[in-house]
This record gives sequence, structure tokens and C-alpha cells, in this order.
Amino acid sequence: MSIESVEVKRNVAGKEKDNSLIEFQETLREAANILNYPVQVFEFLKKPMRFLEVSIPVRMDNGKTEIFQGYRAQHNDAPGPTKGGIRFHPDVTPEEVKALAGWMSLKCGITGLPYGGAKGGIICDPRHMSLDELERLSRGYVRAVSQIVGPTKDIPAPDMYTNSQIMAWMLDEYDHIREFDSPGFITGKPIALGGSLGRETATSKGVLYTLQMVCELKKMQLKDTRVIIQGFGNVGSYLAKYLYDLGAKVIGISDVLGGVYDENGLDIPYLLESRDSFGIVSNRFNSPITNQELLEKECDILIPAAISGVINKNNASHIKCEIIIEAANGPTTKEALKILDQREILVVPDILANSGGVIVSYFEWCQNNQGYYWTDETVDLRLKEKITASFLNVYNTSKRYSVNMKIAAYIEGIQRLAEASRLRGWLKY
Ligand SMILES: NC(=O)C1=CN([C@@H]2O[C@H](COP(=O)(O)OP(=O)(O)OC[C@H]3O[C@@H](n4cnc5c(N)ncnc54)[C@H](O)[C@@H]3O)[C@@H](O)[C@H]2O)C=CC1
Ligand SMILES: O=C(O)CCC(=O)C(=O)O
Repeated sequence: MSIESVEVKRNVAGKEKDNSLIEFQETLREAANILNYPVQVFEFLKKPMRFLEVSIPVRMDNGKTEIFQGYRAQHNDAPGPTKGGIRFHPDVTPEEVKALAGWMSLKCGITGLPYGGAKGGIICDPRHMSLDELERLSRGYVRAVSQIVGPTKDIPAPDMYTNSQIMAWMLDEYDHIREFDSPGFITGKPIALGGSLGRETATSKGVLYTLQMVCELKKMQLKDTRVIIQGFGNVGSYLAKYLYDLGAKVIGISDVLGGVYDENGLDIPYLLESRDSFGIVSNRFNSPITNQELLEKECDILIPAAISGVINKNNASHIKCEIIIEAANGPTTKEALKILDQREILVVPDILANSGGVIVSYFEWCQNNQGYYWTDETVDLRLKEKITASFLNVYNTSKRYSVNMKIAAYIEGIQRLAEASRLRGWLKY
């Protein structure tokens, strides 16, 4: 791939107004109805059990103090402590954080992890903050939420625009507040602080394993399969590399500024070397393609791995692929899914496809609790076992109830939440 042969354009992806919480609730209601649950199950699970909104004062490098808004939603702690990442992003909203926490609960249910779901977010743009400012913001967030988090209460992890360094600052702040060493407070940490081998690549590995399951079912070969990936951060970039190494043809990738496309296949190792720490590489190229144009290019497999709502009613009829694997959380709206179902495009849902991250976060927490650390091979083998079994459960459920895989995933996910809530005596049915 030469720089000239590649099409690029700077833009912000065409995202609709965020309806994540409403869509979470509507699909949850459908799944609860299929399972004939009494209405109290839906009424209880439609919102987080706990939601904290915090103001975080941060001294900026110019000497002024800015106040940041942050959130932590704990969806349901009946199955165990809650678990979920923290997102630093300018578009974070309370509704989106609540939906993301609900999705975490379902993800943990599908994969059989002993957790309920949670999610955190801070409205900020880390791309325009110095490392010192980010450290003060991360520490400030932990001080603000410290009463409701902890290794047996609620265990955070990375999500968009957060990484192992941010987890390390958060861990250090928590240890100071609690006055003891508690590596199990947070996952996605650096290895030197008790992180797990394989967590960095876990989400993309999990997406790859679900993709391989789909290929097996559809009798497709990965070799020479044309793939487009939106997002070139933690999830998108490792995934692109795995697919490239397996001989797939990654013909398009994108970041927040725009897309890079070459119908002959992109040189992924070159792009990986060229991207910055926020997963941005498209600004190194010239000719134009937007995120929206990239999503509508013909390919075999489309993998949104950035933000929510990018496949919506405006573009669902123009998508030209056979399979969509949702690596991001909530990339396909409900209206879009209906159109894609009609067009017989298979959509593998986020709460299954991207569950590799929380699965290995669980392994990290187990290792922290045991004080005994596993090899890369052990982590990988157990991840593959868990996600493959979860895929088959969801797939079989979709056949059993004649529903798409999204609804099947909700059906699988909701059952343990409902049962745990009933067994604790919270719900009577
Ligand atoms: N990191 C993890 O372990 C997990 C992440 N996810 C989900 O995967 C998605 C990506 O997360 P990460 O790769 O960790 O984030 P990241 O921060 O490492 O990378 C995000 C990528 O998306 C691009 N991006 C940001 N805003 C965009 C926009 N408006 N339009 C198009 N591209 C945009 C960025 O330029 C970057 O390339 C998110 O939806 C996240 O919730 C899900 C499960 C686990
Ligand atoms: O690793 C974790 O605990 C959570 C990852 C996450 O936030 C997600 O799966 O969306």
C-alpha cells in the first residue's frame, strides 16, 4: 500500500442522537416477555440500582481549575460485585453510562461471570489534556467514587480513551485512601502492578474467536475475506493485526478523524507503527473517505469497533456486507437492526462479541485474589473456551426462539440477573 493509493478524509463519524438507554430497555422488555417473566423483572432491571454523579475539580497546567462531570452506574449486584470499564470521552452522557452498565450485566450473564454490570464515564477530551492533567483527573474520579467501589463491591477497568496507565493511577489513589494494597480493585492494570497477561489484547481476541465461530457456521474461510474495521484503538488495531496475520484482507480502517481504504488490502503493520496513542492514523494520508463512506463500502465482514449508533436507519440499507460483528458497545441501532435482519445480514451482538475484555478482566481479578499468576497460554485457552461456549449458547437460543442473535443474547444474559435477584428475595415470582 502506498500513501497515494489510500483514501482518507478528516471527519467526525456520523453518529445519531444517543438512544442507548431506550434501546437497552426495549430489547430487555422483549427478552423478558419471551421468557414470560412477570413485569417486575423488567421494571427492576431497566435502570441501574445505583447511579452516582460526581463533580471533579482538576487543577490544569495553566494554573486554573476546571470542573469535570463524572458518573458511575451500578446496574445490578445480585450475582456478585459489579464490573465494568471507565470511559473518558467528550460525548459521555448519564443515559449512555446507564445503558453501558446494563449491557455489562448482560455480558456477565452470557459468559457466566460472577458479577453484575457497571460502567463509569467522565466528560472530557483526553486528546487535549496533558499526562499530568489526566493523572489528576483519574485520581480525582477515584476520590469521588471511592465509597461505592472496591474489590468486592465494584471493580472498574479500561474502556474508550482509558488505558493501563490510567488504571495504575486509579489503583494507587485507591490504595492510599484504603491504606492497603488492593490489586483486585481494578483490572486492565500494567503487569508490574498485578495485571494479567493477555488483558490488553483480550477484547480483540474475543472478537476474533466469535468471528471464527461464525466462519465455521457459514463455511467461510478467513483467508482473503474482505474486512472493514471502524476504530483503530485497543480493540480495532489488535483485531486488524490478528486478521492480517491470518490472511484476511483488511481493506478499510478508521479513527475519529476519518477512514483509510484500499480495495487491495491495507498494510496493517505499517498503520500500527504510524498511529498515535489515541488510535489515530488517518491524518497521515490525503485522499478523502469519511467514516460514513467507509461503513458503506462493499466487504464481507464489517466490524464497528469505536462508538455507539454508527449503523442507524440512515445507512442500514446501504451497508454492503454479509456479516457485522459488533466489537464496539451499541454500534447498531434498533431500527438499523430491523433493516439488517430483513436484508439477512447476520449481526453478532456486542454483549457477546466484545465480552473477551471482561472475561480476561475476571481472570485478572481471580489471579489478584489468589496471588498466583497464569501464563499467556492459560489465559488464552480459558478465554477461547468461555467465549466459544457463550457463542454456542446464544446461537442455539436464537434458533430455539426463532429470534436474532441480539435478542438471543439478551435472553441468555437476563436469566442469571433475574434468578439471582429472586433467590436473594428481591423479586418474588
Ligand atoms: N477496551 C476494551 O477492553 C473494550 C472496549 N469495548 C468497546 O470497544 C470500543 C472501542 O474501545 P477501545 O478500542 O478500547 O477504545 P480506544 O480509545 O482504544 O480506541 C477508540 C478508537 O475509536 C476511534 N474513535 C473515537 N471516536 C470516534 C468516532 N466518533 N468515530 C469513529 N471513530 C472514533 C478512535 O480514534 C480510536 O481509533 C468502545 O465502544 C468500547 O466500549 C468493549 C469491550 C471491552
Ligand atoms: O474489563 C472489564 O471489566 C470491562 C470492559 C468493558 O467496559 C466492556 O466490556 O464494555
